[in-house]
Amino acid sequence: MGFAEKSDKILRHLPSPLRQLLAFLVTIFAIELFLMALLPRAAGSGTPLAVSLLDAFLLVILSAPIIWWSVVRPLRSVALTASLHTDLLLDHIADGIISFDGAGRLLSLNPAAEQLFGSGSAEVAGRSISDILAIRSTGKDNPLLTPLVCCGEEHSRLTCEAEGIRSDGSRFPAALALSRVQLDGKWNFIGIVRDVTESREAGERLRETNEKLDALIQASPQGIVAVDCNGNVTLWNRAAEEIFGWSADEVLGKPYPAVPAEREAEHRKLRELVLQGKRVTDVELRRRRRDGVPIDVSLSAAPICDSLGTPLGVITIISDISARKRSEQELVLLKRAMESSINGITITDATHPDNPIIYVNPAFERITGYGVDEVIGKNPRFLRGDDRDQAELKKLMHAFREEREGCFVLRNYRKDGSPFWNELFIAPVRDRDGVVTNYIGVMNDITEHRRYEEQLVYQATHDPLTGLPNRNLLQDRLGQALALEAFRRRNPICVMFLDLDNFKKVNDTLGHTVGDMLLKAVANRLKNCLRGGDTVARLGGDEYIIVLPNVREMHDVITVAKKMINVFAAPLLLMGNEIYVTASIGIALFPTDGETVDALLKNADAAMYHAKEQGKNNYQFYSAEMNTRVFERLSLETSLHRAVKNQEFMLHYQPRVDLRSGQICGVEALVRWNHPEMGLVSPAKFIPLAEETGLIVPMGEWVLRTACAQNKAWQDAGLPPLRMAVNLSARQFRQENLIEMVEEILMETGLAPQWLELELTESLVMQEAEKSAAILRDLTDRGIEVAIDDFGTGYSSLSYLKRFPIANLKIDQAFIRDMTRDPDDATLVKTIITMAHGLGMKTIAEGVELAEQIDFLCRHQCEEMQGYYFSRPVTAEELGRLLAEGKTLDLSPVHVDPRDRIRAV
Ligand SMILES: Nc1nc2c(ncn2[C@@H]2O[C@@H]3COP(=O)(O)O[C@H]4[C@@H](O)[C@H](n5cnc6c(=O)[nH]c(N)nc65)O[C@@H]4COP(=O)(O)O[C@H]3[C@H]2O)c(=O)[nH]1
Repeated sequence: MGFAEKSDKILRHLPSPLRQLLAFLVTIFAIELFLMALLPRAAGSGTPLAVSLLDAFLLVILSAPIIWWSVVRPLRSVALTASLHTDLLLDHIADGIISFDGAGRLLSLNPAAEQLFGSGSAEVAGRSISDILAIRSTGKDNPLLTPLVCCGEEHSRLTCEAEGIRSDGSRFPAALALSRVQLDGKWNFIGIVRDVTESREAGERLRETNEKLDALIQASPQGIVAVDCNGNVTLWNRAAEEIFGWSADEVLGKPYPAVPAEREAEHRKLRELVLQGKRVTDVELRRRRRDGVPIDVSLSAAPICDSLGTPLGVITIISDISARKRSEQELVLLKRAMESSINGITITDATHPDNPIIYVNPAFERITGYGVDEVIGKNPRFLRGDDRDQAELKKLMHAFREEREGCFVLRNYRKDGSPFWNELFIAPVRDRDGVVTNYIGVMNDITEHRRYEEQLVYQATHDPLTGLPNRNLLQDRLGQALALEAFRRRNPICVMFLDLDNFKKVNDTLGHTVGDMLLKAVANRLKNCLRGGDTVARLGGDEYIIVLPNVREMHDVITVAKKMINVFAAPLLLMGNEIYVTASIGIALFPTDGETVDALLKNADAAMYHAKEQGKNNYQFYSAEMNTRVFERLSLETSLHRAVKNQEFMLHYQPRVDLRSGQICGVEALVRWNHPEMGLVSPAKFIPLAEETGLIVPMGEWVLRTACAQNKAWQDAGLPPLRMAVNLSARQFRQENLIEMVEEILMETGLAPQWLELELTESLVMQEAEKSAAILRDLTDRGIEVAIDDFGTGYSSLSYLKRFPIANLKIDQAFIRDMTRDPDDATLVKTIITMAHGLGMKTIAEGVELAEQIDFLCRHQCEEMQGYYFSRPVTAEELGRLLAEGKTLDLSPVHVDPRDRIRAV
């Protein structure tokens, strides 16, 4: 045991207070000795130096254990404890710790290092550091190891990347921290080695993640911008470059450039809010581009914080919504436009089968009277009510079917039921695929417009004074009449030019007011005497034009002209004045007097002047021939009136012969007019005039009475009884009291009804067929026979013919005349005979003049004939003679097949 250990042992057993007292005393003693040894020499005292040295020696001997115990030992204890702790630490530390000397020889490895390298500390002690570590240079001349190994002063601590080499030769990436320490005057090295395989992989993953993130950020269609707490840009992706126009290089590290000056404060405030943790989502802000153009952006922002939550900056995602904003603004504008439009607008949903309304504007409500709520969901067809029969509706439907736009004028109805004219424009709206999704309808209430238009048209086409059509409308109507009637059917059209004879005098003497009143009164009178299709127009002044389209007979024209003249017969009472006016009328007829509007007006005007020349107050035709005819007709009419009064008529009788026996079986009464100057006038000339004037009624009654009386007279004279055929004209047939009149005459004359036959033309009975059938039934019910005259010239409905109680068909002489030459006529006659027989009727051939005609008729079993071949119409006396003589038709030359003759008999 050394001195130190022994001293330690002794002192360890002393009580602690004593040890402390002893240490105190030794210390005091040492101080004293020191002072004694040094002070005398310094002060020059007499204490010998030897004594002092002895004292000092004793002191050292005595104080040594004390100093050991109280100073060195505690210090040594601290060092040992530290060493112990270091060992423990090294044993348990997770990092590998290696030590090697200045020559690179390994000294020790802690357990973690042993595990890392797969070698025990003892195994590797003394081996080269390079056996377990390949240190990568961090500089150009391996600046790591060289200075450390050479113990230079440049580096005392270094960190570097290294590669660990395990005992099995495998390697792992390592991080190495080297420290240089001096032990026992020698430089040693302590290295902390960490296997960085995991952290390196984590780093790699992090790097990959960062790369992806960066790619994502750059590829984002939205601008991604980050700023630090001071507002300097730290991230600026490509979309941000496109949105704002600045490149990343221009803005990184600089303040965010896109904030307009007037919005800086707002921007700062927003950034602060975000830094305080507030999240900002889809805030719409105004920013500016690099070229100064303002843009609208939608922005979402969030703070960027470190792991401790300390804010480092703000990241924002930015979308350029300028286009959307513009669209929104456009939509607002469009909506505003639709709402302020004076036209009603509807939008319907074409994807729905019923195409219901999804929008109407206020104008729609105003025009129709329906509120939005009443129409949404309904198809707009409710506006047309039950009024479906509109040509434009069909066109609208067509447009819908073809999915195209179109404009239509429809009759629609408001909520209160009042109609309005709707000028409707529809347009389909298509989606990207071209499918119609909606229809837009723009309605325009053109009721007023139409009224105004009509008013305008009326004013442009009518005489403001009289309200009659003016020259424009006249020309239009006459032009239409010419085009439609004249060129299509070639029916005559009459144009009358009427001029007042004494209007100027009235105007000059009674003034313009009375003159105007006169013109109006004349207009009214003229209108009242015309039919619906006729036109009366005023050309100006006292000139009026009358147009009669579709004139059937000349008599109509004369009737109207006469009516016009008569219109002025009664005086006009105007402002207390009784005014007499007369008119002169000129008449032009299409096509004889002209084929154009101008020609007809011009010629009617000329005719009117002619009427003036003829002494006014009369009418004149443009053509001289027409005037002559009219004159003749007029005089004939006058004579006819007189003839009826003076009994100037007489009857001739034409016998009818039975073709089977050749005997006279009947007669037809044919009227003759024995005119005092003209002699015998043909019925073909005066019957139509008598019909037009109505004189046919008294004349026809005379004929019937005379014929019946004559027949009865023959019978009474003992002549063989005959059937008397009497012609009935249309007017007679339609006369109300026809049946009574016939009955009365039969009674009066005493003739049995079966000896009377009434002849009616085919066209006459076919008009108003039902009524005709009833009259015919009334007649036949009374035993009177009915024959159809001139059969084949008119249009017969066979079904009616079958139902009419007709006894005889008289085949028109036009067919008889040509039947032996014209095969068509022959066929017709044969057919008529066959048909009549089929219907249970007899046939009578009219106008038979030739033996061969008799031959033909007999061969085809026609029952009776009438014609010059046997006898012309003759007087009553002559016919009486024929009957008395028993004149018969010689049928001997007739070449009838004996079989037919047998059949006929
Ligand atoms: N060429 C030719 N003609 C022949 C022949 N046989 C007879 N006629 C004529 O043919 C006409 C036959 O009379 P209608 O068809 O009834 O046609 C009659 C009839 O429609 C009408 N008519 C005659 N008398 C009267 C009457 O008293 N009352 C009415 N309402 N009409 C009458 O006047 C028409 C003409 O009478 P009419 O001049 O007497 O002419 C008669 C007669 O003279 C012939 O072989 N050859």
